[in-house]
Amino acid sequence: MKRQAIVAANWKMNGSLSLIKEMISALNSVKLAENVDVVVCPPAPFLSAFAVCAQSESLQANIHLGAQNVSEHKSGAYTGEISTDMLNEVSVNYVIVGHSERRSVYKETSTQVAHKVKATLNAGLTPILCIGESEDERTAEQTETVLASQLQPVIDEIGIDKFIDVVIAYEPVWAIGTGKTASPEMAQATHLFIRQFLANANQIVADKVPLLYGGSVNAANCEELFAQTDIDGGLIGGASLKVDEFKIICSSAKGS
Ligand SMILES: O=C(CO)COP(=O)(O)O
Repeated sequence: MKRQAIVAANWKMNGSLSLIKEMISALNSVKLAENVDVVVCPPAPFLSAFAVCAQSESLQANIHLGAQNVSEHKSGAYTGEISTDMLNEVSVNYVIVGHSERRSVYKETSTQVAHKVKATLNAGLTPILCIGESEDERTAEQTETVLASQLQPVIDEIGIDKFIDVVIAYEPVWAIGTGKTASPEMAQATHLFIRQFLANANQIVADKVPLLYGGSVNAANCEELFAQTDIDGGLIGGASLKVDEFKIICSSAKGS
């Protein structure tokens, strides 16, 4: 089954205009395998600058721009929020939705995340839906229950058929920014669970959805992780701020 491979950079609240420029010129020389897309998700104030610079540098076509969050509302009195229309205006193609930091720090619920996924799809943007369990939940053998409880509200909201346009990022919370990566075997087993969970509702969709792994991915561990059958790329935090390291990670991805 051919699936799109994706390497996405989540800069979180880091980076600068100068890093945008540096990253674009570095990525323009990276050799990507066939069927691999790269997505850079800088903080919102830099989206427009990325789009302008990408155009003036003729950035290769399979490198895209992503946002880290979006409002579930169309427009109106929502101070501080950013709409899907605004993202479309600045050439954004992807939106990270439901990152664990949004869920834990900003108390986004799975229902709200489902609304955001719907708004994103309705605007013709691709959501990168993040799911993942905490360390306590893994220890209590609750991983599968937690992942199912994060996926089901989205399936209920948009319908399983629309998942064909969704990217899922599995990010175990205990592996984020800790240097503690899930072993390739553990990550593969969890990705397989996610794919089977989707397959229970629609096999064709399950075969097609790119499943990214996130959590302390770096230049040293990416190859082994990306070699797993059900891992179709990664969502990279800290290592995506280091231009040379991110280039290595991008060139390690293989389209399946
Ligand atoms: O949260 C992440 C990406 O969204 C992962 O962050 P790190 O790669 O820094 O662990």
